[in-house]
This record gives sequence, structure tokens and C-alpha cells, in this order.
Amino acid sequence: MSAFPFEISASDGQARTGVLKTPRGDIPTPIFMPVGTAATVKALTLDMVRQSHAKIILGNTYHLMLRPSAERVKRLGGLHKFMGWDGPILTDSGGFQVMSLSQISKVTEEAVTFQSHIDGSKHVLSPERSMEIQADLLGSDIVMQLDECVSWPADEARAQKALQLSARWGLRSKQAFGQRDTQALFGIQQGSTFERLRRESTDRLLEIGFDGYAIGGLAVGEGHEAMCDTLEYCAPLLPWDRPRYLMGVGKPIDLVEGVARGVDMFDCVLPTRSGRHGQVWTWEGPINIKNARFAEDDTPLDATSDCPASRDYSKAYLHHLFKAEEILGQVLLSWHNIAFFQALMIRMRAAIAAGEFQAFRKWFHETHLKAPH
Ligand SMILES: N#Cc1ccc(CCNc2nc3cc4nc(N)[nH]c(=O)c4cc3[nH]2)cc1
Repeated sequence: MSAFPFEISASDGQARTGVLKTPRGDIPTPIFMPVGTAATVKALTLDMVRQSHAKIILGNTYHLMLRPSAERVKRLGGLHKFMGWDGPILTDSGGFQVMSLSQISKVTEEAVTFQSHIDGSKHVLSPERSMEIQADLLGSDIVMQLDECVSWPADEARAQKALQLSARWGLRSKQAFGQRDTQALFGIQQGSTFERLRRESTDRLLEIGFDGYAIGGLAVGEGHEAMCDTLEYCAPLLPWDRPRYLMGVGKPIDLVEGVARGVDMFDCVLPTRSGRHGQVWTWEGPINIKNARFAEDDTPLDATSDCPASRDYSKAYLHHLFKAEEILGQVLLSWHNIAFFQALMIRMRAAIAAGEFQAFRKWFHETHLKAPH
């Protein structure tokens, strides 16, 4: 298995910064991946995504296999050509989305069987089928094993069964993925919030061997503190010299505390989903542009940003767009939010490189988490 080179250039405590080299481009770490679920980062053109300094986006097996189908994406040249993104794409394997989106689903040793939330059609997702969809039909650069994620709180015995099934599916995923030089396969650590189970899951993943390791089973309702407490021990269990990816995370404070505990990669729908609802993420914490206090606020969201959505429009104008339910409001706030998430990662990479991460972390807590304004 040839892994993508991952070079750590500096570390500061558990935090580390480096670069993950892929055939479609270098990914600076720690990195935030905007979510492009149905072959689009919602409401944004890819020029906007590129201008936000995003280097890699996430796609979803579950959504694309249902619509337009993975076979059609393949016939149209694969996901990169289909959507016009020539940078790296990481795809999730589908199991998590089945459990969170499909009303009817069944998990057996062989596969997950489910009915589409779109038209009720029946589908089967096995490790082998997930690998075929991600690696061969979509043409993903970073492929995720098929896994089973339990909801929280989880019964310890149930969480153990899920991690053991995930490990068996991880082996089958690797066998189906085979030897590839231009694509990588990541394993997914499970075990809910039980240290003993996180250790068991890691041991099984390391026996199999992957190009990178995701931390699954979190951001499922456990809350920030329990997530941080779990990361404290479960992130360092993973190989220091391979990328660590915390799935589905998160809010800006989650990113800072995840980086502090050794996480390199993140993805979350939050910046785009919250942007579509008027929530704006700023260095001083979140605000909602629909609040009346912005009706005549002539200042931009962030005059220091290089993102036009942050710099070139007044809060008053954005407030108006949301009150008038103009689509442009959703576009500009989504753009601002993903640019802010990228700016946060850029600042953290620089802070780690300068040996100043703890000072940045302290500043961020004092500035971003101050009383809601
Ligand atoms: N707005 C908004 C918003 C919506 C949902 C979330 C929670 C996302 N959490 C989450 N995504 C995940 C994906 C995952 N994929 C896989 N294959 N395995 C996981 O254990 C897993 C765990 C996850 N946990 C966070 C913010």
C-alpha cells in the first residue's frame, strides 16, 4: 500500500503542522474540508471555494449513489470532471449517512441495506460496493473504509460490536481497494467514548494498516467536553506519522481543541449550513445577520479578510438580503463562513510553526468565547 507522503514540519505539544501530498495537490495541515455532499459545496461556485483557500473538499457516497448514481458520474468522467474540481476530494463511505438519513435500514455482517430517502428505492452498501463507488466510479483521492458508527450515548457492549464489525469491514475495504498509487484509503477508529474500546479499535486498524486514520463515532451528540476528553486519549493512539481526521467536526472551538489534541483534518457542514440560515462566524464569536442591530450597520463582516463576501459588503446589506429572502444572502454568508474556517486553519498552522499555538489558543478562547454579543 503506497501512502500519500505526509510530512510534519513543526509541532507544538500535540498540535502539528505539515503537508499531505496528493497527486491532485498538496494539502497543508491542519486543514478544514468544506462539504460538497451532492457534488456541490452548497450555494457556492468552485471559484468561490478556491478563493476561500480551501484545498480539498468532501463528497458523499450515500448521496451520489442515490442521485445521480455513481455509474452516471463515472460515465460523465468521474466526480472531479463532473463538478469541475481538480483538487483533492475525500469521500465518506456512506454508512454514517445511511443511519442518519435513511428511514429504513438494516446492518448485517455482509452489508447495510437501506431505502433511499429520496424515492424509497432499495440499495445495498457493502465494503466492496463502497470501495467500487468511491475509488472506481467517483474517482475519489482519499477513500474512507465502510464502518458502523453508533449513536451516543452508546451501550458499551453495543459500541464494541460496532467497532469489531467496523474492523472486519475495514479489512474487507482494504482487500477490495487493493494496491493503488494515486488514491489513499483511511481506516476509521470507533469505540464511542470508552477508552478501552478506542484502544481495541486502534489495535485492529493498525494490524490492517491504512494510509491515514479517521476518528469516527464523535460529534454524534456527546458534546464538546466529552469529545475533547475522548480525543485526549484516542488521537495520540493513532500513528504520529500518518494523518488523523476527525469526522464531522465542527464548530471553530472544536477545531482549535481538536488541533491541540493532534488532529490534522476536519470536515463539517456547519459553515455552509449555518450561513444559509444567517449565522456568521467571526473572530469574536457567532452572530446572526438577521438581528435588528445590523439593519444600519455599514461595516463589513471582516475588513481584514481577502474574501470579497467578508470585505466588500456591509452587514446592513446582508441583513437586507436575508430579510428579503434573497438567494445572494445565503451565497455571501456561506462564502464568508468557509473563508473564516480556512483563515482559522491558516492562523493555527502559522502559530504551530512559530511555536506559539498555546498563545493563539488562549487568545481564541478569550476572544471567540467571550459573552455572546
Ligand atoms: N450544521 C451542522 C452540523 C450537522 C451535523 C454535525 C455532526 C456531524 N457529525 C459526524 N459526521 C460524521 C461522519 C462519519 N462518517 C463515518 N464514515 N463514520 C463516522 O463515525 C462518522 C461520524 C460523524 N460524526 C455537525 C454540524
